[in-house]
Amino acid sequence: MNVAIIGASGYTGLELIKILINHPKFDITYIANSTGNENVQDLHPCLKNVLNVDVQKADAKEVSKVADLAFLALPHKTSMFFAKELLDLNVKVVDLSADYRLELEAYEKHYCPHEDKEHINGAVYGLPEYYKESIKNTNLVANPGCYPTASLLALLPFIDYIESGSQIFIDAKSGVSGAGKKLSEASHFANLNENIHAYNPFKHRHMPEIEEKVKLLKEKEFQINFVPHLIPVTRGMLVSVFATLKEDIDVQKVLEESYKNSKFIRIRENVVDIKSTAGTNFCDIFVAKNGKALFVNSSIDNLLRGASSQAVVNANLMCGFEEDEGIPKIAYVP
Ligand SMILES: NC(=O)C1=CN([C@@H]2O[C@H](COP(=O)(O)OP(=O)(O)OC[C@H]3O[C@@H](n4cnc5c(N)ncnc54)[C@H](OP(=O)(O)O)[C@@H]3O)[C@@H](O)[C@H]2O)C=CC1
Ligand SMILES: CC(=O)N[C@@H](CCC(=O)OP(=O)(O)O)C(=O)O
Repeated sequence: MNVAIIGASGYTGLELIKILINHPKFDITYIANSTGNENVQDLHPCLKNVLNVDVQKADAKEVSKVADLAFLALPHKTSMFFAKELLDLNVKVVDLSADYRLELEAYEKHYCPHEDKEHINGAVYGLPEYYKESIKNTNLVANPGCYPTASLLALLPFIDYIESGSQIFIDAKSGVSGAGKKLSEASHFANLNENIHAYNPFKHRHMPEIEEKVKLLKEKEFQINFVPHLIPVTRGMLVSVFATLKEDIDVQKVLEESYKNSKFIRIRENVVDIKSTAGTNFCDIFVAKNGKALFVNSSIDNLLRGASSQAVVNANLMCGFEEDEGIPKIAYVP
């Protein structure tokens, strides 16, 4: 199956290249950014003696000549312009941006006017543990954000057991690669090193994404109180969910039952950490309770489970392959 990577010069674009170079069923036939006219080794020197291909200036018609599926590792708002063209040219799309994740009204409230209203209703949310059959039967997957991935995988098994109308709190911590390759005050070493801080408390655009998926999947509405933090590491994401149970239940059994067939969920006996998932598509989850107080702890690699490896799992399913074909499983430990 021939695939294209548009946005190859970014962090998730490089992660896609690393996975797809070794994938048994996918061949990279097109790599692009916004300018082209250079070799991929100029964009990513780590690929010298590994991959020697020219980077194109992204063009949907050219993609349709050489690829069956395209990964869009582009900023929001940019993605939907390419997705619209590619879908009309019968190219399957896995979009890593937020452009197709939300229902139209929510998207336009939190982002901008949508430029591809024709396709947004046909998009499938790319969280395989909950949408696997729909992913297999669509041409457009909206890959979840990293925070929503780690938060929803921790929270969803317990939604039916949480007190109606009670508050749910999510404390999330992300490495700085979550912000992408662009330089910013927040990602400046002197500000980031030996430091940690919250940002956009109760205002982050991932809060509606988490709330919407809880409502769509569980037909229940909860106010999600989401507070992200930036931590002084390159990659990694740790999420802590706090909620109130209706009654004292066997939380370990609920978690094990929810994910008994999930290849990329590891239920841990102790609290989770970010090094054990870095470099892999795994989501590690730990749960504890104190009477009716619930604590669920999850860890992912924001660039992999939070983006690129989850995107390739979705592409595997869209193309009829085993979900774990060519997917990284060995952590960068120590
Ligand atoms: N970083 C993370 O942990 C996660 C990121 N995401 C999402 O994935 C997407 C990519 O993220 P990330 O890799 O971090 O972002 P980066 O900012 O690192 O990379 C974005 C890429 O998009 C390319 N690009 C921008 N505009 C165009 C254009 N018009 N035509 C072609 N290429 C273009 C840029 O290439 P150039 O400038 O060279 O032209 C750059 O390579 C974003 O939507 C992000 O929100 C989702 C989950 C996790
Ligand atoms: C550390 C950091 O800045 N993280 C990004 C999340 C990036 C991401 O995964 O979300 P999208 O795909 O929705 O952009 C942020 O908080 O906006």
